[in-house]
Parts: sequence; C-alpha cells; structure tokens
Amino acid sequence: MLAINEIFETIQGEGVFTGVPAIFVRLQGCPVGCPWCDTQQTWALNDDDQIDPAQMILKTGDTPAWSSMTAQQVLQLFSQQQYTAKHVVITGGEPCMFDLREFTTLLHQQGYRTQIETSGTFEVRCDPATWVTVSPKLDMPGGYEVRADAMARANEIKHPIAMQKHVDALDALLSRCPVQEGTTICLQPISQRPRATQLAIDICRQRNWRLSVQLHKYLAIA
Ligand SMILES: C[S@@+](CC[C@H](N)C(=O)[O-])C[C@H]1O[C@@H](n2cnc3c(N)ncnc32)[C@H](O)[C@@H]1O
Ligand SMILES: Nc1nc2[nH]cc(C(=O)O)c2c(=O)[nH]1
Ligand code: SF4
Ligand SMILES: [Mg+2]
Repeated sequence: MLAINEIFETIQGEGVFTGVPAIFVRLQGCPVGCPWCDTQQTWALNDDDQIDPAQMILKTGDTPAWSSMTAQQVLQLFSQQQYTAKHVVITGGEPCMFDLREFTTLLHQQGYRTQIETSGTFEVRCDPATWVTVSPKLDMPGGYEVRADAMARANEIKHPIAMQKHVDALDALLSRCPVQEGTTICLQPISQRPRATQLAIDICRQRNWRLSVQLHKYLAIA
C-alpha cells in the first residue's frame, strides 16, 4: 500500500527532466525535517487524515490528507484522469520510506518512465530502470544520515543551496560517498532567494554543474 497525498499532471520543474510533462505522485510522510521544506503538509502520516482516493484526486490545497492505494489502483486512476504524460515522478514526503519496486516495475510495464525524488536518507527500493534523483539532506533536525548506497544509486544529485557552507557540505559528502561516473550534479537555489540563485549560478559555472531553478514556481503552476 502507498500513502498518497496527491496525484496531478504538470511539467517537471526541477533537475535534469525540467520541462518534461509528468504525472506527480506525492507520498505522505517524512521525518527529515528540513526547515525550508516547501511541502511540510506531507510530513505527518496520521490515521485521522485518511481520505478516499475519490476525495484525494479532487484535493486543491496543500493539506496532510492522504489516501491508501495499491499500485494497480494508482494506474487505474491515471487512465480515469486521462493523463497524457508518460513520465511519472514519485515524490513526497519521503517516497523511499515505501518499497517502490512493485509500483515502478508496473509503471514500466505499462510504458511509463519513472523518476524518484528522494533525500537519500532511506534505502532506495525501486526498479533498476528508475531514474533516481537524490537531493541529499545533511544535518537536518530529524537526525537522519545520507546513505552511501543511495548516493551510489543516484542518476542525478540535486542539491538545495543558499550559502557557501551548503556547497562545502556537498563536497564533503561526495568525497565520503562517491557517485557513479556520469551522474549529473545540479544545484537548486532554496526558495528562489536571489543570493542563493546567484551563488548557484556562480558555482555551476565554476564546476560545470547544472542549475535547477524550480521552474514551476516561476511559472506559478503546480
Ligand atoms: C519536497 S522534496 C520531496 C522528496 C524528498 N523528500 C527530497 O527531499 O528529495 C522534493 C524536492 O524539493 C526540494 N525542495 C524542498 N523545499 C525546497 C525549497 N524551499 N527550495 C528549493 N528546493 C526545495 C527538495 O530538496 C527536493 O529536491
Ligand atoms: N512542477 C513541479 N515540479 C517538481 N519537481 C519536483 C517537485 C517535488 O515537489 O518533488 C515538483 C513539484 O511539486 N512541481
Ligand atoms: S526530506 Fe524532502 S520532504 Fe522531507 S523535509 Fe526535507 S525537503 Fe521536505
Ligand atoms: Mg515541490
């Protein structure tokens, strides 16, 4: 069973797949506690907040309400909604609190490409063909550590930064937890702050890394 906060179709606004039409599946629950997290409504997984899938798909605001669904039910919902995107982004919350092997393999069998957005603090359990984006969370209040096996599985590292110390922390992480050759490194300014954005531009130019600017926030879309 998957605890689902919301499902919607939009344009991927972050990372390597920026601009690609995508179905987002946002899972409920995250104990990492990033103070600047833009989806804090997904942190708590309370029984009291459980709703039907029929109500979940009609949600408009950011609320902690969630629905319990199987992988097959999610696929059925995709066809009911008549989505056209073939790229599925599994995010949260922290999606890797769930075993995503059955879900991602089923999606591939149905012709979808899958991507997981994760903090790297839980074991990544997914199909070998899934694109894994690790956005490492270092020294956050929840006390979780970034896992070396998550870093080694990553196809993309997308690091949120606001200050030079965040770049230094990424450098230290990359030296203790190596990534595969060819893994793309993106820097993502935290909350569109102008100074964070300028720092990310400067470091990306120096290092030949990629800039990820949360396009959806500039466009004011979901
Ligand atoms: C909300 S998280 C959910 C997935 C997973 N828990 C994670 O942290 O990767 C999705 C992405 O949004 C990023 N993010 C969250 N809040 C942000 C903010 N205020 N500014 C920039 N990026 C943010 C995260 O770093 C992550 O890359
Ligand atoms: N458009 C859009 N792109 C996104 N990329 C990652 C997101 C996320 O919340 O994980 C996100 C999101 O919430 N919306
Ligand atoms: S790990 Fe992701 S969902 Fe959890 S608090 Fe941090 S940014 Fe938010
Ligand atoms: Mg988001």
